[in-house]
Amino acid sequence: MKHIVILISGEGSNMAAIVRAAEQQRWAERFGASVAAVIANKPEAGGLRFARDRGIAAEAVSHKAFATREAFDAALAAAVDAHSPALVVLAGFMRILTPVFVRRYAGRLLNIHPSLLPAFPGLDTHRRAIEAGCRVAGATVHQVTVELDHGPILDQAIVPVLPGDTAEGLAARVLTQEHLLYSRAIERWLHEGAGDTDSS
Ligand SMILES: Nc1nc2c(c(=O)[nH]1)N[C@@H](CN(C=O)c1ccc(C(=O)N[C@@H](CCC(=O)O)C(=O)O)cc1)CN2
Ligand SMILES: NCC(=O)N[C@@H]1O[C@H](COP(=O)([O-])[O-])[C@@H](O)[C@H]1O
Repeated sequence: MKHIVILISGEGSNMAAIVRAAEQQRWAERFGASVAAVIANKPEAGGLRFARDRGIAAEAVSHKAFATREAFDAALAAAVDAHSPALVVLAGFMRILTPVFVRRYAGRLLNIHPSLLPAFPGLDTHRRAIEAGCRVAGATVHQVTVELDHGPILDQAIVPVLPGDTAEGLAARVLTQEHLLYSRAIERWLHEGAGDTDSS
């Protein structure tokens, strides 16, 4: 079975959409893949309860418990590796990862970013897009590289910016599309065989 490990920091709505897609689209039967674990850098992350309620391994590795970013990433990698991942999925994960971590999972580490990269890397993307006068916004699924929000793009979703849009309103509209985009991108990644390293 190809194990998918999902990293979150908060509510994990993208994680939940992926878990539902894996069930509804029969990823286990079609691709030999399943969501093996959900790991959060915040113990209070609401997504942990969602995962536990679905019988998915769920744990927190708090970044605040470590003196350095490198020490946190080493502990995070140990928690991830306990599930022998074929794919590591960042879903609302809000920590910049060190080169050692990124290189460990190179080619099997994905992220969803709430803008149309390369526009607006980093944080606060919707406010920036509105302030820039953008007519469209959206989300990007990309491979994670050492350089932040810069890796090869797998897929994107375009969302109109409406007159009078607030950052919160635009974020909600984009998030709805993220849920469809991420599951579609992961399914294509699995179908194209990039997850062929059997991790059973
Ligand atoms: N090395 C990489 N790490 C991460 C990437 C990446 O492409 N390369 N993607 C991000 C996800 N992300 C945007 O999509 C992102 C997440 C977090 C931050 C950030 O500035 N984090 C701060 C803390 C912010 C907070 O806790 O609220 C930090 O880490 O100091 C920017 C972009 C995931 N990691
Ligand atoms: N830079 C990373 C980033 O901003 N990720 C964003 O966090 C939001 C909450 O996700 P969630 O509901 O899946 O937790 C999502 O919009 C996601 O794109």
